[in-house]
Amino acid sequence: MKTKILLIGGNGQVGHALKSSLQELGELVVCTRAELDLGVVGRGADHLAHCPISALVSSVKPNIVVNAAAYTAVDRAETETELANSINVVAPGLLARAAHTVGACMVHYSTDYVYAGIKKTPHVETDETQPLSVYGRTKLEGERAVAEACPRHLIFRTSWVFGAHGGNFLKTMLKLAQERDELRVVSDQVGAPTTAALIAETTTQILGQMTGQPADDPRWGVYHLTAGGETNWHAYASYVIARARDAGWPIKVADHAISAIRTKDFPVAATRPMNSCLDTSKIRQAFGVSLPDWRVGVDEVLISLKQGR
Ligand SMILES: NC(=O)C1=CN([C@@H]2O[C@H](COP(=O)(O)OP(=O)(O)OC[C@H]3O[C@@H](n4cnc5c(N)ncnc54)[C@H](OP(=O)(O)O)[C@@H]3O)[C@@H](O)[C@H]2O)C=CC1
Ligand SMILES: Cc1cn([C@H]2C[C@H](O)[C@@H](COP(=O)(O)OP(=O)(O)O[C@H]3O[C@@H](C)C(=O)[C@@H](O)[C@H]3O)O2)c(=O)[nH]c1=O
Ligand SMILES: [Mg+2]
Repeated sequence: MKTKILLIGGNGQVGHALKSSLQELGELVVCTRAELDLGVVGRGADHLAHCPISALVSSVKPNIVVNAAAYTAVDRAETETELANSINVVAPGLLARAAHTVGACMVHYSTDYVYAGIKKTPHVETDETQPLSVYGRTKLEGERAVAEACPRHLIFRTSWVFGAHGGNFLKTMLKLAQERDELRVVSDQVGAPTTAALIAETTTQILGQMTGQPADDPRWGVYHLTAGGETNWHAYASYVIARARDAGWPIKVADHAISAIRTKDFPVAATRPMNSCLDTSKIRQAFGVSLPDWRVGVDEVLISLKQGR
């Protein structure tokens, strides 16, 4: 039987990358916000008989459901709590239930923001979770909803996602570096910037190993999936800007004018973890995937951005 994959959230950073990589597994059906608004279905969740999510999944009858949709506006989530909850908790739970009903496995993504980030070393999957923000809390509750409804699940906690497609910190820094003489960037939050392409390719590689596996395969579960190495937002921005300047971008800001500041000097609505580093031993050992250094991803994305101009 041919593998059929239903991808939800096909226009996001990770969703866009998945559209190319998931093709190699079989027939791909892509769903975007235009076909299914997860903010709306989330609110009407108790009328399961008329649930558009279960209607979609039972008509497509996929072997794999991949959910790349999410509410990712971290600061706005502090006030748009209900919408974040619909998209990040209720909708993934309904999708997982529908996936399980048709016998599909489910892939879902989560975040470093499920941790408080007070630990001094990289987090492992079994560490205590303690989200500091509404976004982080909804992502953690979404993980639980998926795991409960669909035993054959893979939940990938990733961090600091970027790519040529969509909005992200790298693109914000590139824009500001061309417009301003000075930048101020926090240097006391550490983590690993991870490309959407690495997430999509690793997901595809792992699905190749897991799609037909029964529910009692111990490899279903939660994994950290980030690029190798670690940095902080200031060092990351500085690397991006230096590489872009070398590649001929019209950078205005001088290196010495990119100031390292402390979190408390950059006031925002949502609290971020100080330590966002995720240990990736579990995923590398279980599936033999390799996760190159984050700088490799920056170099690749700068090249594709330059080509696209
Ligand atoms: N971005 C990051 O830095 C990180 C992301 N993650 C997680 O990775 C996953 C992918 O994130 P990423 O690709 O960066 O996210 P994006 O914000 O780039 O994309 C999210 C997608 O969700 C869709 N979406 C949002 N609201 C709705 C809605 N009401 N109905 C239907 N679709 C909706 C968006 O649609 P539209 O295109 O129409 O807006 C968009 O395509 C998410 O689970 C996220 O939590 C984890 C760690 C870091
Ligand atoms: C724009 C800007 C941000 N910052 C800081 C704010 C913040 O601490 C840090 C990153 O800012 P952002 O708002 O881009 O990052 P943020 O939206 O918090 O990114 C997060 O998104 C969600 C979806 C995730 O799951 C996380 O893994 C993470 O990638 O940089 C500066 O210091 N200077 C600046 O000029
Ligand atoms: Mg953001």
